[in-house]
Amino acid sequence: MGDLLTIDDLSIRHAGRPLVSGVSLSVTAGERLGLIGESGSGKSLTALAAIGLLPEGMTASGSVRLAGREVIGAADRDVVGLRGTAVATIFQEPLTALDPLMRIGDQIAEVARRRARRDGRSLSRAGVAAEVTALMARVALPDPARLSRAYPHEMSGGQRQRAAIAMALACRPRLLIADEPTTALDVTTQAEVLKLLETLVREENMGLLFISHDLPVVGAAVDRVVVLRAGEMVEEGTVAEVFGRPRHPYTIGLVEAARAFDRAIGAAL
Ligand SMILES: Nc1ncnc2c1ncn2[C@@H]1O[C@H](COP(=O)(O)OP(=O)(O)OP(=O)(O)O)[C@@H](O)[C@H]1O
Repeated sequence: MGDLLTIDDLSIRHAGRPLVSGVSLSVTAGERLGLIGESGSGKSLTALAAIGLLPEGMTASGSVRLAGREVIGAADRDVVGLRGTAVATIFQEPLTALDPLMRIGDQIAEVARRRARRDGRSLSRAGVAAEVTALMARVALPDPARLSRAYPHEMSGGQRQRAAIAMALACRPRLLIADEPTTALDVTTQAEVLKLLETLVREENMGLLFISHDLPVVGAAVDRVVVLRAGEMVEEGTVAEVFGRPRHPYTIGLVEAARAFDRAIGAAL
């Protein structure tokens, strides 16, 4: 009841090759779910299937329900309306979401205007400006009046990711899908962006599907995790269960590798 996203027995194939097999998960309001696994394990494809944006030539079977609507087999025009309303996405590299030739404030304003139109709300020029300032403040971008006039290349990596998050929030989504959102950031900025996501999800009662190969990052960002290996689910549970008492040999290996890394860092400091 009330799932924002329900994936049931999802399989994805390309040129006869299975890439994802039998994945099932769900995200409800206020819930933060992590999807973890090594590179190539099918995390991003699962997320793309969730928003009906699989690459050309791939076929999906099973069921993906986004805001209660079936995505697999749906006409593109039916899914387009869900993207940017029911769900918004942020990616590892914020530059992919940002137009290099447009001031950041104008980009956030465009999303806010589009969302208002879809809701049938009329937004005056002053109303749009106020919403942009509020969104920039919400993601803790400093000096919104000045920074809203900046182009993406004039901002730091952390500021760009905050701007991309502000654009996602301008959609007023019920579900946020974040695919490796902190991987390109330095460790301090990474921690700040994770904290920001945690606060936003809690305060807006959004659902979060958080994708990462980095266990400590996932542990800090979510409540429950699903572990993928070679396109298959090998384990799921709360962070405490899966990281504290991993059962599958693959997860045991992942957790042990993360611990060994921590020990090496500790020894070096
Ligand atoms: N456009 C594509 N055409 C063919 N195969 C693809 C395509 N995109 C991904 N794959 C294959 O699908 C599998 C899953 O890829 P996916 O991008 O979901 O992995 P991932 O877990 O997100 O990895 P990473 O952490 O490196 O992003 C991989 O074997 C990959 O080679």
